[in-house]
Amino acid sequence: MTVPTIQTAGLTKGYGDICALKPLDLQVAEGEWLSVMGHSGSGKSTLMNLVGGLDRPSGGSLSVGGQDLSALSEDGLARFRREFVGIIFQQHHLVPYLSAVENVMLSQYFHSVPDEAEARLALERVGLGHRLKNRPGELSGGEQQRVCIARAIINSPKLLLGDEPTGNLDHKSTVMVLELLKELRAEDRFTVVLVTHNEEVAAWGDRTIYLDDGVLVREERLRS
Ligand SMILES: Nc1ncnc2c1ncn2[C@@H]1O[C@H](COP(=O)(O)OP(=O)(O)OP(=O)(O)O)[C@@H](O)[C@H]1O
Repeated sequence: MTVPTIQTAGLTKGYGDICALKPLDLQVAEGEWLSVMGHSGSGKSTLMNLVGGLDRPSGGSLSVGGQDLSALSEDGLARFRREFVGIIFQQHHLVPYLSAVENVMLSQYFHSVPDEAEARLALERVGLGHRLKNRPGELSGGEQQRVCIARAIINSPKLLLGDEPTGNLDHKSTVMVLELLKELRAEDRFTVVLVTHNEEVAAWGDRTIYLDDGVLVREERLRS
């Protein structure tokens, strides 16, 4: 049996009086695609932020890629995010006055050294080789999200996180983005954790977990 990429035991997160995540035991296998569903405020983003090293647990244990995240210093956590994690959000957060290739190079700057050839290659992989010099405002919503995917995979992450990555897209662009993620995962073998409100989007995963008021209340395996 392979070692799980994500392993939590009694993981909790509180914000003041609010208990956003109640003791959670979860294992996500290497290369698995986990969908996370639940009502607004159920703790989905909280869980994603914890496994991505964007926030720290209040209690319990959390190991990602064999690293105990609660034991890492701020620098260690920043390194973990840089080297291990790629993130795609609902809002694309692209810099409006930079071209697609410059936006990807900007993210390279934050984790290593900008390399235009590498940035071009990442954009070619997401089918945007012909839109390298266009600015976000000149791209469709689906194309902007593909730039974000190029940006997220540029450091060859082992874990790809998506917080409603298709939330702003129409059905056709949603399918294109999910198809692309599926292809990239088949090639690069990263683990996916994708937060969504949409059952159809969740169904692209291997397993769905349902959160309710910070508690994992149900889980459904769709494929092994
Ligand atoms: N930084 C924060 N400070 C205080 N409370 C927070 C913070 N982040 C989240 N919460 C609270 O924690 C709970 C869980 O929030 P979370 O964002 O994880 O829910 P969610 O399931 O992702 O919701 P949505 O689908 O609306 O994005 C909510 O009650 C929220 O108000």
